Amino acid sequence: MSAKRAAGLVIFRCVNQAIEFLMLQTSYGEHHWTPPKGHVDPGESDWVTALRETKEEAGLSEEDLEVYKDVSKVLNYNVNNKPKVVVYWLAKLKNPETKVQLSDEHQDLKWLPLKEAQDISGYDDMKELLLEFNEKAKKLSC
Ligand SMILES: Nc1ncnc2c1ncn2[C@@H]1O[C@H](COP(=O)(O)OP(=O)(O)OP(=O)(O)OP(=O)(O)OC[C@H]2O[C@@H](n3cnc4c(N)ncnc43)[C@H](O)[C@@H]2O)[C@@H](O)[C@H]1O
Repeated sequence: MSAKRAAGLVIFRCVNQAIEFLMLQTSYGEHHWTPPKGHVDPGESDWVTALRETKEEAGLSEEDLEVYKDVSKVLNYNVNNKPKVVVYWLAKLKNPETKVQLSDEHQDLKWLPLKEAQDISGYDDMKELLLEFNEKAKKLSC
């Protein structure tokens, strides 16, 4: 069975030298929280999907972000008994005051420090990803 594929960006910003992650809440289903991401269209690369979905779901362009192409992680989980693969890259919002603009797919957004972002995500694999990305982000200039 071929896996459903999605890609996105785990975006952080630095506020008073503290790291905060962007989490979006879906306006459908269980109203779960994830970073911006979405399905890879036929013929599209994961990278292009991640940038496209970030623009569509958060209104942020590549120019607004420093995307760390060498910092990525893949999550594998099942949705309705079908495998799903999600690729995330780490990205920093260059200007922490840039406003996020939601699409109809999401009803709320939060910028959260590690522990709160982990709690709201609800899934162990995302908690682990956020921990790893937080360690990387700490080594980058804030
Ligand atoms: N229930 C619903 N009702 C109405 N329209 C819906 C719908 N689900 C999807 N849609 C439609 O699909 C579109 C989304 O398309 P896209 O925006 O292109 O794709 P996506 O982010 O990958 O979708 P989704 O939210 O389903 O994925 P996730 O893996 O987070 O989430 C999929 C499932 O996996 C769970 N999940 C999320 N992260 C997980 C993880 N790390 N581990 C295990 N499960 C996880 C989530 O809780 C969720 O149950 C929306 O526009 C909407 O119209």
